[in-house]
Amino acid sequence: MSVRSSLIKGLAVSYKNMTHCTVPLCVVILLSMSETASIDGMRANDFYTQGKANGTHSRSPCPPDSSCVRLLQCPEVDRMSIVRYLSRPPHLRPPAERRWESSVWRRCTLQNGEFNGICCPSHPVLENSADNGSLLLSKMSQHALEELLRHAETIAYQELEKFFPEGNVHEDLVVHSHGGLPLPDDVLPPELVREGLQEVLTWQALERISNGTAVVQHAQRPKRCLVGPPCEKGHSRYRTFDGRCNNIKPGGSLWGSAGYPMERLLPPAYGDGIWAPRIVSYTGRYLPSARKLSSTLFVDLHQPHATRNVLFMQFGQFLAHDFSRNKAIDTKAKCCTEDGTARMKNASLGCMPIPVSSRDDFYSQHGVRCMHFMRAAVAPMRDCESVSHGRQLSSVSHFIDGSAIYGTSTKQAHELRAHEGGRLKSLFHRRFHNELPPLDRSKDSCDSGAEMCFLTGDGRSNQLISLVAVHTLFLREHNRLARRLQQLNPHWSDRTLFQEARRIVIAQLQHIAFGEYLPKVIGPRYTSLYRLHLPSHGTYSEFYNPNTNPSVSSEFTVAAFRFGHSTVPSKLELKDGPVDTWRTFLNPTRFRERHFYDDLFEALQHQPMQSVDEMFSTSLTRFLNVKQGKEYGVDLAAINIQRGRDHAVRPYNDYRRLGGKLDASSFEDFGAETGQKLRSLYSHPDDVDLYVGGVLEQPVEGGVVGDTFAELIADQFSKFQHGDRYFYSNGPETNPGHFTVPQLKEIQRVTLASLICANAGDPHRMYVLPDAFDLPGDGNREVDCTAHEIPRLDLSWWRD
Ligand code: HEM
Ligand SMILES: [Ca+2]
Repeated sequence: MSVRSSLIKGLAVSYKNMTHCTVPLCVVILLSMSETASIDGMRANDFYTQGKANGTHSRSPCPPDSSCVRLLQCPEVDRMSIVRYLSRPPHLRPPAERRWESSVWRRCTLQNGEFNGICCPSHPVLENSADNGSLLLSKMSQHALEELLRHAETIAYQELEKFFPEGNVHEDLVVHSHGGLPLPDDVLPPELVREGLQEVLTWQALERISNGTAVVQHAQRPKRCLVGPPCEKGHSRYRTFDGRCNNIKPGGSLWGSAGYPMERLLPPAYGDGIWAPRIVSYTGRYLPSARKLSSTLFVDLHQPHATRNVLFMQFGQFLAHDFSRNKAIDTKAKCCTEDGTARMKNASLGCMPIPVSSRDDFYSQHGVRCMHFMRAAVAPMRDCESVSHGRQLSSVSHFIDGSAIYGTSTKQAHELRAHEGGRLKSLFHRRFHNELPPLDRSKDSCDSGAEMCFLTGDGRSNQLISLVAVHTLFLREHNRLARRLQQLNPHWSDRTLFQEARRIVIAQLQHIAFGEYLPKVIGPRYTSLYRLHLPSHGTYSEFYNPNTNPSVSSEFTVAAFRFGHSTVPSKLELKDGPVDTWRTFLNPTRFRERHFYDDLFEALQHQPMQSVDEMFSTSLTRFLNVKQGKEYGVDLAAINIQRGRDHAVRPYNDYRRLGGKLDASSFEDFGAETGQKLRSLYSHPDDVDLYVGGVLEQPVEGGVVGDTFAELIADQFSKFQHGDRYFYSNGPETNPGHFTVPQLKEIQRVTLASLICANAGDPHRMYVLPDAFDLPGDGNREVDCTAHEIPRLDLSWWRD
């Protein structure tokens, strides 16, 4: 039985049995059930289940200074303590921590009693933890601490030189320079990466030389932090390109901006608490190699999805690139020898190559024992939280703001603009009416054999041929809008035309992402639980909450939203026949064929995507980025697992607990066959990596991912919505770039199908599915682009 079905079943049984019992009796039942560890093999140690069961479940509203949310969305309580508490069987839970079961962290009901939440206080609740180091604090004088810190900085500086042997490591990059570091002009200058590294290396050195005592003490000192710039143009009608000053509250101006650190839903599980990757099991053994997990658990079997098409997969990747990009510490260094037989001697300290077994079912025939993997860069401290561990950063703006189209810095946008009529540069073939992104002449964006390679706002756009199609669609839409706006308002400058077209494109993108795409990922339950419905036609929303940090979390970017990798088909069914997906990687040359773009869009809508499960195409697990002259590439599923360990995201079960769900207490909870495989790999169910556990779950009803990923994705999209002052449907109260009501109504009519039609090479021979993410069916019949189901944006509302 799969995790989800057994979990859901377990939950139902426990609830049914207990709703009529009195409080003490219910506790007894819970304890006895946990001792026998049964309800379909699951322990009844669910935080929320207990609440329901023992009758303390509050149906009354929360106290005035708190609101009812999922535990996941309450940053004000120590979520990890609750998760840790729930990880113990009830009879081993310390009485002192029973507070989680009652008192101020009152449980409350969301959504007609179906979902349980926590009364989240509006201010942080300070914990008096016994192990906070206060005893040690008095032992070290300020002077001694400063001395140790200087020593640690010297050690870190020497180690840093090994990272960048040729680079200059300037004195002014040391940790104490934070207060006055000038803000970089361009996105992620190398100094930023170095500074982040310098910081974690200093913490690690401090930990070593003081046995941890100084780290604790130092972490408790108020930080001199790099606070974002004051936002003079905070009321600008247009977003910045890097996402700064979306939030104009002091201290919030960098939230969600390119280079800003990712958030954490739970504290990391670094080996040393600072930056050493998570590689050791609860039992003290090493965790299984990421490749071993991938090759044992993930097979390439054709498992087409019943309703979603490949365009759904493709839009997901496009969106992922809008909000997240892990930045490698070093893009040039090699972690394995050229022939892949061994780890490089004196490899960069950022290397964390994936070991490959000599008995590997694929790589062994090529003698490969080492797979390249470079750790992700960590951010320097950029806010005032007392954090003493590595926080990875996103090098693109975290908002859904078209950064993959326009770039993520003013400089990048400048290079992409035509500086004429508000348009973006493009490659225009008048006779074919075939507008494509401009060519990228740099060497490393495509395969060396590719005759065409495109430049867009995101460096990853040539990864897959169908990704180029979506980039082309949005480029065409931008230029189409700019041309039309120019006809309506001939007096508008190039800048106004550009920014107005950009504003509409971003609104359309958000409308499609939240209205059409997201509900199909997470299903209706999570859509309503996280109130992710869009406002009704013609009404403004007031989603904005200046206290919501929209930044992506590590858990979301390294695990949950990578669900899409399981949906990639092995072959793309193109009009002239199927082609191995991997053969289209980094080579979009076929776009120069006259009807290729139109045909590709039709094909993407008709081919089913693959289901989210343990089936992964070998295009990704064997042939990702095959180098010239080689017959193998790298394994993306293994890389995802390794990336999770690089970020030290906690294991799967902790996120089940965080979501108030029953955890997997035995491997068999994953199903008999998978459970057996897992048992042969991991030494404890609490070791299972988040990515692995997540893809093994059964999809939620009406969605494509399981419960755990659905909740993580819902939470993140809710932050994208509530933390974005410029969210397209927000009205004049909060949004300096709001639309008028008639304009908003126009945008709310847009569908992906309408964009495809508006930008087809030949709209007279283009057919679309009104629901562009679903396969053709009774409710979704193919229509031609002139059909009434396909709305057209009336831009006359934009006439001055
Ligand atoms: C053939 C299609 C695809 C290929 C070749 C591909 C390849 C990759 C690669 C190489 C990475 C970087 C891995 C690392 O070093 O950690 C990555 C990251 C990622 N991918 Fe994909 N991907 C594909 C489709 C998708 C889809 C369909 C989705 C989602 C629906 C998706 C979501 C993500 C996310 C969220 C990341 C993390 C981005 C970051 O923060 O760096 N990908 N992908
Ligand atoms: Ca973005």
